[in-house]
Amino acid sequence: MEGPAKVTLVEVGPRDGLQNEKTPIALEHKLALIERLAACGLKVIEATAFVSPQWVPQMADHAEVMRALRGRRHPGVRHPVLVPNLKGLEAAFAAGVDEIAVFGAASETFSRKNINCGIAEALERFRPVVAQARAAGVRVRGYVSCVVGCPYEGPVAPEKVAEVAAALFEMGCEEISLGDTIGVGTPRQVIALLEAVAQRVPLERLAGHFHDTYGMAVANVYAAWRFGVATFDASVAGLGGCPYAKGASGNVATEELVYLFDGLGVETGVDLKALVETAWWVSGLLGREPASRVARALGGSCAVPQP
Ligand SMILES: CC(C)(COP(=O)([O-])OP(=O)([O-])OC[C@H]1O[C@@H](n2cnc3c(N)ncnc32)[C@H](O)[C@@H]1OP(=O)([O-])[O-])[C@@H](O)C(=O)NCCC(=O)NCCSC(=O)C[C@@](C)(O)CC(=O)[O-]
Repeated sequence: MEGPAKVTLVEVGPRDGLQNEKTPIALEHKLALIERLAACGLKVIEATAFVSPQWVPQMADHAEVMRALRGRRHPGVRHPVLVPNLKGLEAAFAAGVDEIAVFGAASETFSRKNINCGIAEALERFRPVVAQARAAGVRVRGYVSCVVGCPYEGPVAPEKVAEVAAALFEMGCEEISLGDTIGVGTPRQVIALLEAVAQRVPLERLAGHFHDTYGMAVANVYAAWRFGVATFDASVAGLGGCPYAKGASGNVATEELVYLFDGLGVETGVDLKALVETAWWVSGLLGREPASRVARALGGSCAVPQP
């Protein structure tokens, strides 16, 4: 086999997917989505973000989401949540989270637009967050955004990404997710990126997080998988986008990755049919068809409501 025989899919739909939606999603629907995703076989489902409700109102119910999930956890399923600072960590602890993710960027301007501070200051903010989480036995993931390009600064050098990824890894993040936030990357750039980052962070600790703005996300996942990456973030129905990255489209759809890996004979543990049903179900809630071609090709029994 050209790449790892088994991959982990990190479902980010309930967070990355819903954070940018104009229609507010009811708490019960968020919980139903998470339950459905767990029933599909996904073992890591990012649930929400402990960020400021002034900045991202769609995640304002973070504590309610986590409290409700505590009572109905699927065995073996982890629910990371985004945490930008100590205030967020305190709230996340109070809600009983089992995993957090800090989120930095390789672009100075994007960092300021997204979390209101530059890269160096962000890393200093994350340091006590990571230390306190680890001391409490909470696993920490680290994101690096804009790993290929930035909506404000243009191309981003792989070495800059490697520097930020290494800083997060050295402070205690167990996994580093490399985010092509605006989906501009192509396989050649992804390989150059991985070559640079893998010199500073072990390959088995890296994850790929690709948005599909230019339709390159599946190709980028395939390239990264062949390079040896075994963890990929994805969003059911291709939901998603960062509110602070104008023009960026959704994440690569989880069902597209399951279709890809099923075809390659690579184990994901995810039931494609159930996932496609979920893609149609959540898209129905949002009043549209799934963005993913796999979901549209396979169809779903949950019809999109007519206007
Ligand atoms: C980081 C801050 C909070 C700084 O925002 P700030 O305004 O600089 O914060 P501050 O410390 O000056 O505090 C201002 C107010 O916010 C409150 N506050 C402060 N912290 C929190 C908190 N944690 N939770 C709730 N409230 C908070 C704080 O209490 C205060 O409230 P006030 O006294 O005015 O009433 C803000 O910029 C923020 O919340 N940003 C989040 C932006 C975001 O969530 N972006 C999307 C996620 S990143 C992404 O999507 C990319 C990714 C990960 O998917 C990968 C990829 O694709 O690249």
